[in-house]
Amino acid sequence: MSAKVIDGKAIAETLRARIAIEAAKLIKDHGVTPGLTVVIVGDDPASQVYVRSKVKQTAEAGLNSTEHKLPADTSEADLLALIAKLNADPSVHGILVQLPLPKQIDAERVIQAIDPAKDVDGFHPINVGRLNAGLDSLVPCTPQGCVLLAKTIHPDLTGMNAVVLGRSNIVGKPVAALLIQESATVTIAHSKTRDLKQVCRAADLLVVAVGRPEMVKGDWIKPGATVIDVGINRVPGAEGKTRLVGDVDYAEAAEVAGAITPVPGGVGPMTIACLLANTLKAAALAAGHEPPKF
Ligand SMILES: NC(=O)C1=CN([C@@H]2O[C@H](COP(=O)(O)OP(=O)(O)OC[C@H]3O[C@@H](n4cnc5c(N)ncnc54)[C@H](OP(=O)(O)O)[C@@H]3O)[C@@H](O)[C@H]2O)C=CC1
Ligand SMILES: Nc1nc(=O)c2c([nH]1)NC[C@@H]1CN(c3ccc(C(=O)N[C@@H](CCC(=O)O)C(=O)O)cc3)C=[N+]21
Repeated sequence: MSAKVIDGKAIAETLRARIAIEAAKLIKDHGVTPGLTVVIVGDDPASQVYVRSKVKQTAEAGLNSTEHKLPADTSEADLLALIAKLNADPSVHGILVQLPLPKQIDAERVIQAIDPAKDVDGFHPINVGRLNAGLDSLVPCTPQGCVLLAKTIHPDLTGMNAVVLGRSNIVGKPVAALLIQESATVTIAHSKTRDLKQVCRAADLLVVAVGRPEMVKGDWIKPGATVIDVGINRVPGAEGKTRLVGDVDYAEAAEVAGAITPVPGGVGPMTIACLLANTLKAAALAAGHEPPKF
């Protein structure tokens, strides 16, 4: 069997086009242009590439975007001062501080300093709590993208056996929270899980976010299952170049799964599209308007 490829790149493009329409409405009807600010500390080349594509896609959707590049040795106090300034700036509706941060900065303290209404990453404890309580919130982008992709195959996830491999605060846990919200039956697996392969094999929907290149093999997957691969791993490729692979062994998995997301071109592009959606939502709410639903 050969799995259906879930084209995250195309699905994200469609989503961005809808966001552009809604952003134009907000600008025309209410005079509000959604504004996203990305803060990046240090000069990690991978982060730079990623931030550049975020800034480009933000502009293409008609949103304002600004970027703050701070040196790698920036103090926590200086970063907190910048965040206080952005919190107070009415033209800034979304603030994203690129992670990971250099060692001298406590990421948790930085996340907690962001106004929850501008926390387009959905990492602030207020938004985490609201998501888990089933209240409206700004939802983390990558998990939102995972669920949107799963729903292109299964519009109704009710009662499905979903397994989330990984329990990080930025991916695994919020994916699980969203899937519970969708009435799936959710198992969260991690590095201490026993019989990991058997746990994964029970999944009708398998979401993998472990950060281990190609860890999930073909025989970990139930035939016909839907596989969402969140992993973004740069590994050595041909001729001294690097290539991007997921946390799932794609060649093997595609033989067994019913549907699968590729890397690149799967969850990654959806993350950025959902970031734009969150910025639009934050801007609409700040202006006292009903945010569009995507
Ligand atoms: N596409 C996108 O937009 C994004 C992609 N990513 C990618 O997703 C992946 C995961 O990211 P993130 O959640 O931040 O990673 P973390 O390293 O924070 O979390 C990894 C999780 O996987 C679990 N894990 C690690 N090794 C194993 C193992 N051998 N067996 C079982 N479980 C294991 C860990 O378990 P334990 O808790 O027990 O240690 C942990 O819960 C990475 O490849 C990252 O690059 C991340 C963010 C966005
Ligand atoms: N505060 C914060 N929020 C984040 O959401 C966040 C972060 N920090 N730090 C880093 C991770 C990683 N991440 C990605 C998003 C998109 C792609 C993406 O678009 N990837 C393309 C390929 C890109 C390439 O070729 O390198 C794809 O998968 O097709 C990748 C990775 C968001 N993250």
